[in-house]
Amino acid sequence: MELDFVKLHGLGNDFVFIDDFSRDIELTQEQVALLCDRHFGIGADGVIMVRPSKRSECAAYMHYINADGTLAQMCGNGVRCFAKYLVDRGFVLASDGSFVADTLAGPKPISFEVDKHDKLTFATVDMGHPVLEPQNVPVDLPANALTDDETGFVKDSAIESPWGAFAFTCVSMGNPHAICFIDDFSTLPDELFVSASDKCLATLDLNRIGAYYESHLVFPEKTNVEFAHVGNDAIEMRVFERGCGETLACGTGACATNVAAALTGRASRENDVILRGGTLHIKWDADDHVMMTGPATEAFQGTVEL
Ligand SMILES: N[C@H](CCC[C@H](N)C(=O)O)C(=O)O
Repeated sequence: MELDFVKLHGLGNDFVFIDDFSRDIELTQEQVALLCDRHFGIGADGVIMVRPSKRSECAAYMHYINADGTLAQMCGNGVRCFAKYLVDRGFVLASDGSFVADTLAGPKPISFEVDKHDKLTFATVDMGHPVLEPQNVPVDLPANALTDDETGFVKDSAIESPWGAFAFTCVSMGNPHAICFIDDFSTLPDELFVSASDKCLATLDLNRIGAYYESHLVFPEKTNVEFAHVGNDAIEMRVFERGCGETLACGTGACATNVAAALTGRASRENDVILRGGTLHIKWDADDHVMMTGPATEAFQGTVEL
């Protein structure tokens, strides 16, 4: 099967886009893994199929598949790239300035800016409400493990690992996220850093600890894992994504981390979130909507034989 594709990224979190408006393509997990393979394929964190939406208010439906072939409910960087894909090709009029994207996590209103050539540069996505009830994240922790008795949310709750217990706050943005804030890096064991003499977020051995918690038994649907540090005027984070491994950025992860920082009293409800690939601006507004603003970039187009 010959497939035309377009490669786009949001702060280096990159995706293979396939126009599936009229072909009803079903890719196998192996085909998705091959497309995402950075040596034998195109190379990406995931595949996004652009399909018609059954909802009249939505311009199109974004079907997001992780690099390992597993389906995910939502993709924040991906939906900004989805907006760019539609606006730059005229499926959505640049003059409209906004539209609604359909996703497995429901409709997501998007407003966007274009350059003088009517190409999308930035988008603001209404990512909807964060979900905090443990059973809906989902995360299975016994009540006595929860540090916040009133709400019963998983807030700075200890989850064991071979390197000690790390305190996680669990938030769903349609997909599960487990966020660990490291307030003092010196308290962590040397073996968790690629350089014990320089213990910081950048030297944390995320591939080891992230993989452990991604598949931890307390997460029945696995989870995206974030490690973050709240500085004077921004939140720094890295992410080990469910079904992908470490990515340079994660939109839903940045939203979940912003919510977790506010929930645990480490930050206000509006922050710049600094990721390895760049910065997203996140606001958890008074109506309990999380608004995410960031860029979307088209890298190249091509044709692939599957
Ligand atoms: N990179 C995506 C998140 C993908 C989440 C996926 N890995 C999952 O299984 O939930 C983002 O920008 O939100």
